Amino acid sequence: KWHKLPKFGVVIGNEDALAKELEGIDMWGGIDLFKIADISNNRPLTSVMYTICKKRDMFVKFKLSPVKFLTYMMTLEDHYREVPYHNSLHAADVVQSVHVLLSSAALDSVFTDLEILSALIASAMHDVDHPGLSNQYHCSNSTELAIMYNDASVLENHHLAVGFKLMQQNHCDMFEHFTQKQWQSLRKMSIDMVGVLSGGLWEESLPSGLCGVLESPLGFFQVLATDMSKHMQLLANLKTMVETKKVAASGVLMLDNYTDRIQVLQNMVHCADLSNSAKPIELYKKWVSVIIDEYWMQGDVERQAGLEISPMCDRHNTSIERSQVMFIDFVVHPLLETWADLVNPYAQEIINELSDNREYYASLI
Ligand SMILES: COc1ccc(C2=NN(C3CCN(C(=O)CN4C(=O)CCC4=O)CC3)C(=O)[C@@H]3CC=CC[C@H]23)cc1OC
Ligand SMILES: [Mg+2]
Ligand SMILES: [Zn+2]
Repeated sequence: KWHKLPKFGVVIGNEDALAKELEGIDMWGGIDLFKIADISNNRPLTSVMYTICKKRDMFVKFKLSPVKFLTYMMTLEDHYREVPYHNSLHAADVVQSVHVLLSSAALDSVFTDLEILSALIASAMHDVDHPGLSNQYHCSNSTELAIMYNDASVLENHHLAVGFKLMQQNHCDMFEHFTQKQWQSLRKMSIDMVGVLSGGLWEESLPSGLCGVLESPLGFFQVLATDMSKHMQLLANLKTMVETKKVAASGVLMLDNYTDRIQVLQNMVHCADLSNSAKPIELYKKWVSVIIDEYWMQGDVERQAGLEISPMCDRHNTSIERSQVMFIDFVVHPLLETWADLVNPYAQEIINELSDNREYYASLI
């Protein structure tokens, strides 16, 4: 079957160009997903996921049919919407970032192949069918999705439901050879990883009245500190793990129960989801411009409907630079710094990149 498949899983005109762009796939910020989207006929998620799973020998290890894998990945990619930020480019970015974080020396042979595959699959599906409107928007307006999921991690529940539903489509049952135990384990770990992701971490719990307060440093801090329950809970768990971490003589982490193992995986995917500001500045600036596009579109919808405009969503009243500096100071840096402590010293480069990027935006304020 292999000889019939294109090298990167997607049929394109210029495989050499894609090969060149994918050379840095094992390095943090090593690939430019915006370029890969162009070269891969707008299949960044399929080509990145296929390349990583092939490198990690997942097809042999789990007897996955490459054809069914690719059929599923292209179907999943087709179900990402053409919104500015939460499209398949972002999903590919999170998949590749998780792939690099998993390769940290401190995690060498810590996770099983099934845990690694689950983290990659969870990352691939973690924002599928994202409407470009936040949890807070859905809850404030009791949208169809908010009613469906009773205001609880509305988007994340939807991403998981769509991601797993698509596996039941024709020729998408790539886990056909899984034992019941393997299937249940992959499903539980994926649900646990996506379920706590950022969108469900703070927004649904941000009382809309405090939105404006978010823009002021103290107000922002108070609201984030008090109301960012899940995000803060995840971060608190990570800090506890750092304080109590057991490291083998070889320097690798020792995680001997599901709770600890899934907490590291949850934080890993969460770090990847928040990692834009820790990537090379040219990539970071592109992510900033598309997230702002998405937020301003949401703000336009809210203004049109006479609703409270969400933080950073008012195109007539927001400081992009200030928002980035505050987001880094209050959310991203605390998380990545704690992650760096956990896998110390193997994430120092990420912290350095984040600090440089923070100074870049701070200098523009
Ligand atoms: C590249 O740049 C960004 C990329 C993603 C996000 C996300 N943001 N969010 C929440 C929005 C509301 N939140 C705020 O704190 C609003 N805020 C600031 O961030 C600074 C001042 C202020 O009022 C919490 C994060 C998400 O929920 C997105 C979905 C998941 C992960 C991060 C995403 C934010 C970015 O730049 C600010
Ligand atoms: Mg999300
Ligand atoms: Zn995401």
